[in-house]
Amino acid sequence: MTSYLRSWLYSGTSAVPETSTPEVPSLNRISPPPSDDDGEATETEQDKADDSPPAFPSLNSAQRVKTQKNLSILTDTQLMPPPPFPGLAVRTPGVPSRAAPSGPSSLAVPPTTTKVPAKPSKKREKVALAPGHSPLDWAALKSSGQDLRGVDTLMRIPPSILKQHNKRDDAWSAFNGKVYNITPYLPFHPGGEKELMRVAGRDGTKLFATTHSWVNVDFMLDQCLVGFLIPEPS
Ligand code: HEM
Repeated sequence: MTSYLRSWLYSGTSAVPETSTPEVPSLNRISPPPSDDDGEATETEQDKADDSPPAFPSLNSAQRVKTQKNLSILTDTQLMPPPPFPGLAVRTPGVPSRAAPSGPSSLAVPPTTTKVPAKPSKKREKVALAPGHSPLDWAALKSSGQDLRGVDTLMRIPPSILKQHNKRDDAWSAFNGKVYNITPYLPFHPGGEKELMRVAGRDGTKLFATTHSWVNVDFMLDQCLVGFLIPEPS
């Protein structure tokens, strides 16, 4: 078989003597030129074991060689932006910058924005009413017929008497000339007991008006009426 191939390949080539062993082209030679790596077999095995994506650009590409030549690690100084204009860097809030020229073309922050912002105002927490103390529950209690006044008859009440009813379990307050027993309403007040207790034992008309003038106190506390505020007798 080999001799047949030889005679077929070299037939008509008189330069090659019959006796000399002609060079048989190996598979390696007629295959595409091998890569610079060690061997094809090893590379195939590595490919099978390694699931990482192929390198791009390929390892021996001209593009990669070119990039690597120019590649250098940037220092912090190179990475950081240039320092700001000194006039802006040293400025103090509320004080216009002296280094930067003041005028329409200036790069300085306008004085209106250099003011120190005011502290955020304290926001009042929403009061969580205990279960069974909603406005509807209050309406139900009012119409239940239960005694919410704590007195037998309506009275004329001077400020000195009103003053004596300033405890949590005995709190009276005057609104628009009428004196109410606010004790039963305390746990129902949407603004909280603490706020309502501020007017216990005194005339709360002013504070009530500044807080929620839209609330109809006469209707809300009609069942708690104990009397009418009169001037202190001399
Ligand atoms: C006995 C008299 C009072 C009655 C009947 C009453 C009634 C009410 C009612 C119905 C509301 C709800 C208003 C709404 O949602 O629009 C409310 C809210 C409030 N009340 Fe009164 N109030 C009284 C006295 C006072 C007093 C003397 C203060 C003291 C500052 C006060 C402080 C507040 C506050 C801060 C709220 C707002 C609650 C919130 O929105 O979370 N109330 N009150």
